[in-house]
Amino acid sequence: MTIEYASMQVVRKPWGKHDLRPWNDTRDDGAPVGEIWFQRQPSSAGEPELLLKLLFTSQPLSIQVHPDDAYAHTMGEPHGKTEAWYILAAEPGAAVAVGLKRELSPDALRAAIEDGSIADLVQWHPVHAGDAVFIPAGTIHAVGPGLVLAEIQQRSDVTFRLFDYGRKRELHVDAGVAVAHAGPPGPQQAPRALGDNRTLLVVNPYFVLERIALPPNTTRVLNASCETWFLGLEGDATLGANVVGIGKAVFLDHERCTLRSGERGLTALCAYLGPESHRNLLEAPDQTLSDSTFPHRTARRIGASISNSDGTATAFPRSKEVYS
Ligand SMILES: O=P(O)(O)OC[C@H]1O[C@](O)(CO)[C@@H](O)[C@@H]1O
Repeated sequence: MTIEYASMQVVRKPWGKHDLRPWNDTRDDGAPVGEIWFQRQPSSAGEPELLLKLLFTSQPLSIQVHPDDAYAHTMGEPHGKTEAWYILAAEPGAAVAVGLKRELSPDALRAAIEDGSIADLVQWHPVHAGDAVFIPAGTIHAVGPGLVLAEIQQRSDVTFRLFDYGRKRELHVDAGVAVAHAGPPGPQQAPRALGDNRTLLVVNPYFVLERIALPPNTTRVLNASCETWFLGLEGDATLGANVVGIGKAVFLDHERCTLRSGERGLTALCAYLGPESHRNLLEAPDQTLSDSTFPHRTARRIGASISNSDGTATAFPRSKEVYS
């Protein structure tokens, strides 16, 4: 049984931003921050299968594609990279690209990469806060400027860049052409209400992504029967002994604990292993839970320390930094 605050790893990117507020208060050191990776505490055993990130864009990401499991295995990688995005903030006109406008042969795709026309061949779609976008491995995609999004993905850092808008980073054309389904994408999944507090956003063999919305001062029981990531978006809540506010994430595994929203209610994302949504993810409070599972009376806000489920405090780790 595991419940712990996620630590945060800062990843600097040329397309990132300097001011990440209100999602994160990482200080600007001159190089823009593109991503915040939520990780298990360094002392924790085991690496989760899913990776939760925040992305901050001031320029477009590369036009890119990710391998599926089969191709990843040929590279000695354990997982492919199917991913989904949830838009947290979008400047007017901000857009993401999913798939191509028309089917291209491998040779035509290669030619479009070489002459840059791929930038006009991808299908750009305007997005707004609250939209979810599913990107199965093999889909050519990109993220435009002016966005903050949460990404849940198979744990992989393999990106084949096809086009990078003149930036000097490495491209991976051969591998990208080999794994790309170079054509129009499949249909996106429509959000579906699962009772009063849950909306199913994306479901696939690898992960399920849900939005959870609780009115103020509402108590539920969260049944995290497998690896589960919980990310605060608006308002706040206590989850077990942990206070979850905007941009803060908790990792759970085989854990059943109390979720209680604060005075402003709570909107959160919850992502867990696929292939299907869990019917009993959120339940009405169970009277058999002891008082110690209602720690909202004593829980503290995340700041310089982490409140552990046993009530002790641990110094909050400094963010690790990566440049790529
Ligand atoms: O190669 P770029 O442009 O830095 O983009 C890589 C990023 O794009 C994403 O795949 C999102 O599409 C991230 O998971 C990844 O870190």
